[in-house]
Amino acid sequence: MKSTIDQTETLPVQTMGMNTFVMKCGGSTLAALPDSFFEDLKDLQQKGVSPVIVHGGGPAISGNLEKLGIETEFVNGLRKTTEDVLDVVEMVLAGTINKQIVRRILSVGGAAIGLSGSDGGLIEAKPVINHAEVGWVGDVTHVKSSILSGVLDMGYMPVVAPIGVDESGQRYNINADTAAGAVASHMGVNRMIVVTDVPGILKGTGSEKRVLPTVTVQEVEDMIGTGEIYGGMIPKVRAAISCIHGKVSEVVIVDGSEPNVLSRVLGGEILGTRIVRM
Ligand SMILES: Nc1ncnc2c1ncn2[C@@H]1O[C@H](COP(=O)(O)OP(=O)(O)O)[C@@H](O)[C@H]1O
Ligand SMILES: CC(=O)N[C@@H](CCC(=O)OP(=O)(O)O)C(=O)O
Repeated sequence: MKSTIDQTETLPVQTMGMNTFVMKCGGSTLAALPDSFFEDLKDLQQKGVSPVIVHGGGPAISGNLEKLGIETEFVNGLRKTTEDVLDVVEMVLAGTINKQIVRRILSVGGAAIGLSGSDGGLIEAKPVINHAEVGWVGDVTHVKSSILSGVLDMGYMPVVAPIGVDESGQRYNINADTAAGAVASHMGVNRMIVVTDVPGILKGTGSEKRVLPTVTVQEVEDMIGTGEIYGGMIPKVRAAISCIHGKVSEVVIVDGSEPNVLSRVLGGEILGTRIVRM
């Protein structure tokens, strides 16, 4: 039987204008983002730049699970997701956090529409290979980028919660970095900006610690191998690596508390870490 999910999507990958970029915003930094961050987004929108936002919310999910007495555990950076956990993940990501971001954009005069990745079958997913171990965690198989370009055409920035769905209607918990990388690849944007709680990829120890301004895919792989990149940075760089093999030419990892960080990166300032092909 033909999938109902891909009936409306004929183009596998779109190529967006240079003015469209994907921004992934991590749960590590969301609560601390100042109004000026959202004003920067609004200013970009009013200048004709089109941000597509994909957000996380890991700490808020963990906090809610704890309140409910549901145990949570991560396997290689992915949350073990039972049906009970999935209920909380969807409620927090597609409900609380998604709507908070939309309201913060609206409150500074921007225009945003919140979407769960399951709305309209936007993010199509399948179980990850170690499904037996981690439960309902998804890998992205397709993104209906026409939904996102439709929202942009209406003059709104899409704000996407990383929930996936398959043709049977099963929901999936998708790591937000993975979801953002897949959105960037399928939309064919030039650039993805990953906003987090560190100033970029750090190398060295103690007072020798410094931000790497540019790293190649090979250098990132080496740093994972040596353990210099670990924990929550691993899905970020893995998502970066997989999307810069397509149309995306660079992924920039920056600190959300840096003033006007988005417009400065888009303006060409050397800020954070740029992951480039070679
Ligand atoms: N080489 C590295 N440079 C910077 N941060 C790193 C590095 N390796 C691991 N990290 C960790 O990655 C974290 C960011 O990932 P995470 O906490 O998942 O953020 P987010 O919620 O924004 O996705 C940092 O706070 C830091 O602890
Ligand atoms: C499968 C998986 O681990 N999903 C993540 C989704 C949220 C996320 O990725 O949020 P951050 O960007 O804040 O880390 C989770 O359940 O925490």
